[in-house]
Amino acid sequence: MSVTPKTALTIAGSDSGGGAGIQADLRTFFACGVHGMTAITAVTVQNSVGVQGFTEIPPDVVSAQIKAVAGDMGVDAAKTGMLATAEIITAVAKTLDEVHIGRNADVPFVVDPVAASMHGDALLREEALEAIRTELFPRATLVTPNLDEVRLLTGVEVTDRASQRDAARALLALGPMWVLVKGGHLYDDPECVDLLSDGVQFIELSARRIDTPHTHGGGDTLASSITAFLAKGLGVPDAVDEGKRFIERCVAEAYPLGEGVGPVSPFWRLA
Ligand SMILES: Nc1ncnc2c1ncn2[C@@H]1O[C@H](COP(=O)(O)OP(=O)(O)OP(=O)(O)O)[C@@H](O)[C@H]1O
Ligand SMILES: Cc1ncc(CO)c(N)n1
Repeated sequence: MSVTPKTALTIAGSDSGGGAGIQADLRTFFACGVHGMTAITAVTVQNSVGVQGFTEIPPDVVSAQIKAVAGDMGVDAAKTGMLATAEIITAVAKTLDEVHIGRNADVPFVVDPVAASMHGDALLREEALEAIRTELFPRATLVTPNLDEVRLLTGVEVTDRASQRDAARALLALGPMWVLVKGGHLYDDPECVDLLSDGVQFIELSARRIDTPHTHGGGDTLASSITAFLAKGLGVPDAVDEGKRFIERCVAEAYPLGEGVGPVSPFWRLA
């Protein structure tokens, strides 16, 4: 007899190059064995070299996508990626309350506060940072900023493990239940250490730093794998631990594609 898998919803932008955004989330959900659903917020024109531009989807269309799947199919866990504008963030926050997704509704909600592509191209309008802080963070089960996003959101400059802790505390003050301060950008560290905290526990998740330039979609793949493991019923520390082991293999198997930065790969999980 067929078995219906758990479901995960990503609210994010499309990457025409297939390495990040919605495309990375869907293939990660598939590789992790959950049924993926999408609310598309923006369509980027993007390849391995950079983001050439993007068009936002009207906020009411973003909301309608969330309501359509939540009302009919049910959502076991959700995540956000690129949200582009403050108007979209406000619409997402309001709609998640209506469909009972988020920390107060027992449906885990992961916020990956995407501000720019790894090439440094903006994916979020500057004025939208405040909406991420005030409207999304208080609803989040877990937030997963990289070090640039930590600086933009809190002003904390992370240079080592001690300042990673300061950043975790500053992010927790904005209201999420858990924070994962990703250490992928501490390039001098031979280990990639991500710090997970709920303010009581401080858990360092460590992996060897793989020598590769091809890490496109790494942040999205980590956050969507954690979302998939949450959808399957794991608690936050276990889901993040599984996600960290998942992304380490995906970076190890990343492949060159195009002239620039190639994508991380979840194909190993399907072999
Ligand atoms: N070279 C590497 N080897 C192993 N793990 C890595 C490497 N680079 C990044 N990671 C891990 O990949 C995950 C994504 O981290 P990172 O800090 O690069 O996020 P990001 O900047 O949001 O990603 P993106 O590249 O998608 O913008 C983290 O778990 C990080 O530790
Ligand atoms: C659409 C999209 N979302 C997220 C990222 C960040 O990796 C990206 N480059 N593109």
